Amino acid sequence: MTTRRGAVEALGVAWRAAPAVLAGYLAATVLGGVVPVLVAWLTKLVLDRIGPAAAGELLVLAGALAVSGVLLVVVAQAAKYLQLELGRRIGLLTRDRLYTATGRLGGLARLEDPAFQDRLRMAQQHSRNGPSAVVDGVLGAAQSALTLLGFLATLATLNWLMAVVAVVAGGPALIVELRLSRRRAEVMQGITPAERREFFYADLLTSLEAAKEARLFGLGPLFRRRMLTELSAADAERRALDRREFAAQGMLGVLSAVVAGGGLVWAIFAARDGRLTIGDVVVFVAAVAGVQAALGMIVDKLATAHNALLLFGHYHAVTRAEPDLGESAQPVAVEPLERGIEFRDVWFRYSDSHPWVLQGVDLFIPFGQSVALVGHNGAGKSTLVKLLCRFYDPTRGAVLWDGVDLRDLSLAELRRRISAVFQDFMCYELSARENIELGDVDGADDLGDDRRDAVALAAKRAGIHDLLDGLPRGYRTLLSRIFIDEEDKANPETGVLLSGGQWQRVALARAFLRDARDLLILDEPASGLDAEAEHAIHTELTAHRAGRTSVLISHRLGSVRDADRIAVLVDGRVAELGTHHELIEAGGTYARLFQLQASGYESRAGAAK
Ligand SMILES: Nc1ncnc2c1ncn2[C@@H]1O[C@H](COP(=O)(O)OP(=O)(O)OP(=O)(O)O)[C@@H](O)[C@H]1O
Repeated sequence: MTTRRGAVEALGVAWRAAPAVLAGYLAATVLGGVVPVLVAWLTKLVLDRIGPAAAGELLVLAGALAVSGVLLVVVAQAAKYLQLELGRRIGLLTRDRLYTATGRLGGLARLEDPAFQDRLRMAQQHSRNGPSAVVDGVLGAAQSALTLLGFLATLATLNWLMAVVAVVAGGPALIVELRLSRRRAEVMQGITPAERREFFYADLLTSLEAAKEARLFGLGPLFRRRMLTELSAADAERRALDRREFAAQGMLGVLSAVVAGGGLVWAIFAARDGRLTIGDVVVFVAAVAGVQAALGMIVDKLATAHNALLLFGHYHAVTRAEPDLGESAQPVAVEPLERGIEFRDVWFRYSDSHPWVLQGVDLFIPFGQSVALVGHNGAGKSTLVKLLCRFYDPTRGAVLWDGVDLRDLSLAELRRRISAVFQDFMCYELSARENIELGDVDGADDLGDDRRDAVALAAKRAGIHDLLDGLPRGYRTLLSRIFIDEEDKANPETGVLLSGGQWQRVALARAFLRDARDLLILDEPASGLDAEAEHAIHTELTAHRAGRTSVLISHRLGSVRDADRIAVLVDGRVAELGTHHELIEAGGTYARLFQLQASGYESRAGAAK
């Protein structure tokens, strides 16, 4: 993005965010640029006419001076308020656009890319003040330019050479400041990874999730040292930049002091020789100071705007990022599943630099049947499920929904037809009801009480209803001790923490709430449940499975034996496929793993006798 295009876009954002506020800010800026020159001239006129002028004329001039002075203050305050208001409105618009854009990324690949994460962080930090700073910079520079022109004209009438010197002295400042601003943007970008690591360690030091291991393993000092190392590395970069700025700006300051001093000496001698009046000297001094201040302001504002623009480029890049999953120009409507889902020679790796995870998977998941995926850790089971939800596209081959490539289907519609409990399911720090209702929001902005029965039913099926109902506020109880909501303000103790298995049941209830869908995916849905609970959940799943298509991943082979088909993944391929009995008879990997688990239970049972 070029600087000019960036500036136009940033100003466009400001205009769309708050046209009236921007117009008001513009008017205040113009007035703020003209009034100081007016004040200087009125001061000169008053001083020059103190002796000769009639009282009436003097009164008018003094009155005009007083009004201008008041105007100056009022305009400055109004501009300040409008600037802040504009910033707030821009913040709202850019945040909305930024998160709409990240929501448009249908897959996961971008969010796993560290470079994109860095860019996203910069965009989050600078999306709000980027356009504001550009507007402030451009308007501030325009305002100072008006003041500059006024004072330059004033200076030129008194001493044209002084006007030229003052302008020429400002040139280097502009170049130096623009260079510094580019460097500043580079430094900020360069330290982003270090800042991310710093926040990561800082988070580990204070987050509840990390607290147990951090305390027991004594990780606090290690994390703190690492956080400080990252901070020191970033600070070293910032320090070097500050020093550079200090040296450059110091030299520029000396240059303008020399110009102003020289001008003052000339004005004093010109007044002594009678070539200038006292009013002339006053306006000359004000003009020199005004020209220098305006030049300094222009340089400063342009540099700020330039820097903000460079950083605003990240917001631009994120909001314009190409979707990580290509979507067909005319996506096919996703019809209810009738025949089944097919993996056809699917090859997949997470990126070109990663090894192959899937190497030619052929698998059919027939409509209305349950298919279990088993295999060693890292065999690619969850990856297969992620391809099914189209979080990634196969590197080679295709996944077909009733014969149609997922890539040709509407992504949103496809997802609406799937329910899932992921291995790394979410624990939302929201109320119990919301935790379940999130499974079926269907575009709703707010979650209401009207689906209370459906939520309770889903919770019953997941075996968590009695617990949630018995909480201090029932389903309205916050499942968090970190946030307190309006109702909990008086009593922060009402939030509760659930156990791992209880959270897993809540996640199951969430999936059950939307399980009138075509496909139910359960990736280790019962890993945290006790044996009795697991049995109950599997009985429940089997009862509700009739006519539904489901994919189940589990390491506990006892819980997949009822599946209509069991697929064993080995080395990125389906090595075995069949019913429990067929696979046991075949005597392959599944049979071996099953025997291993069964004999483990038997030997434990034997030892217990
Ligand atoms: N986002 C990712 N980026 C890069 N590699 C990944 C990513 N997710 C998984 N992998 C790799 O892909 C391989 C398969 O992972 P996957 O999670 O599909 O295995 P799994 O069979 O579900 O294992 P488990 O039984 O342990 O859950 C692993 O080697 C893993 O390191």
